[in-house]
Amino acid sequence: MLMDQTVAERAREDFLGGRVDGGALSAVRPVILASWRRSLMHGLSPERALPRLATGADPDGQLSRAARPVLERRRATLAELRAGITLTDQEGRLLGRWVEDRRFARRLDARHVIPGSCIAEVAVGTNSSGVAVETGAPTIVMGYEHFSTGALSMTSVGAPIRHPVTRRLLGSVNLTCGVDDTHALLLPWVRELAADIEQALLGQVSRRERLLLEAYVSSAADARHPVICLDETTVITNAAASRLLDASDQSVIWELAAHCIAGDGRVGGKHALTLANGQSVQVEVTTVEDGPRTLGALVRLTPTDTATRTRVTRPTNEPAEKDGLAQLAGRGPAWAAWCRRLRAAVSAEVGAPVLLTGEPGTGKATVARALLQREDAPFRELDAADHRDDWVRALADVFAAAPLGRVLLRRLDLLDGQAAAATTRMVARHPGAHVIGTATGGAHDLDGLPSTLVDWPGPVLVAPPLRDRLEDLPDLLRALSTHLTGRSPRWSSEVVQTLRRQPWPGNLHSLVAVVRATLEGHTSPDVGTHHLPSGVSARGSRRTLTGLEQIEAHALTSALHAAGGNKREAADALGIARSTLYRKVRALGLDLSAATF
Ligand SMILES: Nc1ncnc2c1ncn2[C@@H]1O[C@H](COP(=O)(O)OP(=O)(O)OP(=O)(O)O)[C@@H](O)[C@H]1O
Repeated sequence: MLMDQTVAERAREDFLGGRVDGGALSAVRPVILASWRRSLMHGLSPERALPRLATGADPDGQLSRAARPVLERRRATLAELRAGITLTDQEGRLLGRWVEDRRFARRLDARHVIPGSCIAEVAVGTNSSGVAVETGAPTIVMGYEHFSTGALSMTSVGAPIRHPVTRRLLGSVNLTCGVDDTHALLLPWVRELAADIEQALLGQVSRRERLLLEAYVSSAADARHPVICLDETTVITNAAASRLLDASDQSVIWELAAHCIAGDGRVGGKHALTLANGQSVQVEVTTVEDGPRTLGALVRLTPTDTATRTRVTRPTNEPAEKDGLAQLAGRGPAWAAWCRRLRAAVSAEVGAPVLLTGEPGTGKATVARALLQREDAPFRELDAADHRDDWVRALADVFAAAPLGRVLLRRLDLLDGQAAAATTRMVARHPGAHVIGTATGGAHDLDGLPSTLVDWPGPVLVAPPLRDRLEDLPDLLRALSTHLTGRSPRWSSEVVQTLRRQPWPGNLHSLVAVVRATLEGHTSPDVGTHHLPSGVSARGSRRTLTGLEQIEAHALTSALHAAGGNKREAADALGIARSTLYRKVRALGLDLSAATF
């Protein structure tokens, strides 16, 4: 397992010289080679890859409190080992460092391996902590297997630490020593250290988590049947359930369970549900109680192909539609209602031009294309953003075509009063044409309809904003990942929960930006909160807003959006002082720095 350092040095040189495989590289373990590739994709250079200062670490949190006594007990062994131990959170931020040998402490200082710095793979490239967090497996990284030139004389050995109840990744514990002190037994020693810390964490879990765990353990005796025990924040599944469910199923199941607990559904009764993978299951919900208090729910799933859908079924798009809406991502009730309204408007008044309005990025053009797309003949698309100076002529060209066919007129809100009036007249003069227009409405437009387009000669439909269809997030994440990268990694339920708490002022434009930033250089099959852009993960960890606060937050983000991010203009539009706007943004915990206006 320990790699010959001469071969490792040659392999590293070959890799950094641009070689992708073969030669000395064949001797490199796949886990190290994959991490080298990720390090390059993070844009790191071996000479400059150094731990950097990180913000937001919690050195007194649950993980540090559990680990401290475990590590204190190892002080004597550490003194003999001439080594240092580091504890990181799941984002690679150093929560603590234990080192007895002064000279070795100075070596770590020189490498900036100090509490408060970040030793994640994105910061320093291949090291034991980065690999343990990325792969979820204990790893030894020896000398030339490191990416950073400054770490070549070190060996690092790391093991991931998971929450003992939910098995969620919390961070890593690592031992660092000089290459000459490397020993094959270091890996089992560090693994045991991680197990001891997990055991100490178990002593800290809340009564609520413990009771959920007990309910789960006593019911999951037969591991063949999928069992899931959950409350709003904790999800415990057995292997059979985690194979069957994805993040979107977990939130649907929690909604169903909460529904039963609230008394709107039968507790103990059976409900039918169709999972994201198309599998039908029968769901049996029982409550987990603590005296008179209901803590959560225990859910047993029985796969069946003949389950009759009863009260709660996953909302689906209407089947076998001729238009392309069913191919678009979205399964929640708001999306289904939006599709129904679109179909009714497009088919009830054949030929009547439909105008889709709403906030930016609500998918207006995308649904319009799906409705206009036919295999036999392409539709014509004209975007006002591309014809700032010659819109009326371009429009006349489109309407002069014979046969006219179907037309998408995009971003009509960009037209001035005259051009908009010419457009509504042109559309009204061609009643047989199948025209769909889109216009992005500002916060002050009535029903999202820009004032220049009030004469539109047909139905006007307002697209739902993303915050009203958050149940579609897992579906959208899957669709956008595939579309943007050709791959579809598994987005963890924590990520989905974090994303649910974002303000999404640019709706799907903002979501596309987040997916793109998250998946850039991402190769792991899973996406966790530590992979999200830092602005998003920080904002997602804020407290949940009350109903009134949500309305306030929405008014603020909408006004900022309408003002293109200009805070003075947004404050004027809301009739409040700029200082009040800043105060409210702070009080509501809105981080608008990374928002797309
Ligand atoms: N249902 C969907 N599934 C997957 N991706 C979608 C879906 N709807 C929209 N998108 C993506 O979201 C982004 C924004 O969509 P679109 O351009 O259709 O919004 P829009 O409302 O027309 O925007 P604007 O207000 O700027 O004109 C695009 O990248 C699009 O591909």
